[in-house]
Amino acid sequence: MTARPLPGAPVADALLARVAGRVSALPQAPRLALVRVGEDPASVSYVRSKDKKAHQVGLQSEVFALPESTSQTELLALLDRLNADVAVSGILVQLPLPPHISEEAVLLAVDPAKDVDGFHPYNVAQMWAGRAALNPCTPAGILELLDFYAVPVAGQRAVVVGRSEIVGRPMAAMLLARDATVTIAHSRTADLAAVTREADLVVVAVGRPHFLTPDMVKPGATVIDVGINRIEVEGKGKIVGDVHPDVAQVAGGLTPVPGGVGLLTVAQLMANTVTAAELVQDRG
Ligand SMILES: Nc1nc(=O)c2c([nH]1)NC[C@@H]1CN(c3ccc(C(=O)N[C@@H](CCC(=O)O)C(=O)O)cc3)C=[N+]21
Repeated sequence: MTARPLPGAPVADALLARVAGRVSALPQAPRLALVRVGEDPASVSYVRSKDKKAHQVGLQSEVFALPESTSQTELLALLDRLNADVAVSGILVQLPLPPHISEEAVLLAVDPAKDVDGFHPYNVAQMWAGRAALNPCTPAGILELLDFYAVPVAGQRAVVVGRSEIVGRPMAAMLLARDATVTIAHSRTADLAAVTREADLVVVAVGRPHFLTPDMVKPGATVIDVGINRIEVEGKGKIVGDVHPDVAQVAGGLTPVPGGVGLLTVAQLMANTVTAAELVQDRG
């Protein structure tokens, strides 16, 4: 058997087309503030692609590129200004931040109504309660993908491998909200392969190249690869996922890397920005 490929591009295109329609129904284009500190090459490239995509769907966006030497106080002052600016609908602070800045303090400082990453503790609590308006982009994008390809979620056994704050934990909360039976597995899970083999749906977000191997997958299961690992193969840089390519021989469906979940992360950020603007609009 070979797994059905589940590419992100058609899902992202459909989502972005809906976003563009919602943008044109608003009296004013929502504005997205993209904040990054320092020059980490991956962050520079991710923020650039978010900025580009925002403009493509008719959003306004602005990149605030702050030097590595920026103090936490200065960053918090910028966030205060963006929180107070009624023209700004969404604020994203690109992670990771330099070590002298507390991520916790920064995420707390973003107005929850403008928190398009869904990382503020208020939004995290709402998400676990099953009623968040702004959900973290990667897991929300994965649900879009599952719906697009008509992969069933309700009543299914889902195993999320990885317990990060930005993917694993929110993914588990959102699958639970969609009535899956959810297990969170991680580096301390005993007999991980036996756990993942129970799953109809496996989401892997551990950041280790080719971590999930065919013996860990139930035949026919859907496998979602969240990994973005930059490795060297024969002297050339390459991006590979957390899923071993041979999993395609066992799985029923498999997302590619690149070209899978990453595209949906960016598309969902645009959707969250419009949602934030609509919420303000509805409140009057
Ligand atoms: N506050 C915050 N919010 C984030 O959403 C956030 C973050 N910080 N820090 C880093 C991670 C990573 N991330 C990705 C965005 C786009 C692709 C993406 O476009 N991937 C493409 C291209 C591959 C590539 O060049 O990486 C693909 O998978 O095909 C991947 C990963 C957002 N993140």
